[in-house]
Amino acid sequence: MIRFENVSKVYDGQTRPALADVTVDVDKGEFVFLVGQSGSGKSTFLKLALRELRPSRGRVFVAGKELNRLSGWKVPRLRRQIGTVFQDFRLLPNKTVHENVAFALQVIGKPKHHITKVVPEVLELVGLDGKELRMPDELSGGEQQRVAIARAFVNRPMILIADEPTGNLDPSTSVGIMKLLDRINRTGTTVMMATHDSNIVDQMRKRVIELEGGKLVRDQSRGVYGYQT
Ligand SMILES: Nc1ncnc2c1ncn2[C@@H]1O[C@H](COP(=O)(O)OP(=O)(O)OP(=O)(O)O)[C@@H](O)[C@H]1O
Repeated sequence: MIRFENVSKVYDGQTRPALADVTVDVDKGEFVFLVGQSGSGKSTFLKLALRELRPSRGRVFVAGKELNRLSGWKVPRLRRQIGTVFQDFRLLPNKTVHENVAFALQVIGKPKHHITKVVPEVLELVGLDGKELRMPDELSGGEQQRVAIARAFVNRPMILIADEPTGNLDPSTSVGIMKLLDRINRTGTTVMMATHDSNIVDQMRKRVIELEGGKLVRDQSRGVYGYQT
């Protein structure tokens, strides 16, 4: 589903690569944690998978397509297959919960009757039924992240990319968010999540890929956050 072949990324004006000769293969339906210290290359990795960046060397494949050879007009179609969730939620502050999720479908031209049907379904899935008409600032951080997850998932993407989704949440709220991501993963969606949250990684026992200075230094199934001695 996501395949990196000897991928390196050197940002303009830099000499040290942010990602150095990374090869990794993530299958459909996997749940993968991407760990590593700040600056190790996690966000660079995720941006390459979204084709927000191009590799300096190597090839990136997502859903069978080599991203460097994908024509520009096909990029929106690719991104529709990938839901994204971030640490800072990124909700539209002047829209209600329902409108935030509905908007994701409006911009890709889904008909109104479809939107009216699926938005309540996904809000129920994430545990927000009854809060459809709230504004984002009337929600807790955990609830705002649930809206962001609903918005990312409403189009049933093949892949969900989450960059530090629990970074702004307290531990018990984070557990709820992880249960939700696990549930989404069990519908067949491939989940790739960058995180610094060692408790969560240790509890979930999923595949762990670790980066250090841009290099892939560990790829462990049912792994933990740090090296086991
Ligand atoms: N636009 C950019 N221009 C130049 N260098 C960059 C740019 N973005 C990131 N870098 C550098 O690339 C390296 C990897 O950064 P990246 O953001 O991928 O790390 P990260 O693991 O996601 O860090 P964090 O956990 O803090 O989010 C760092 O050395 C960073 O300074």
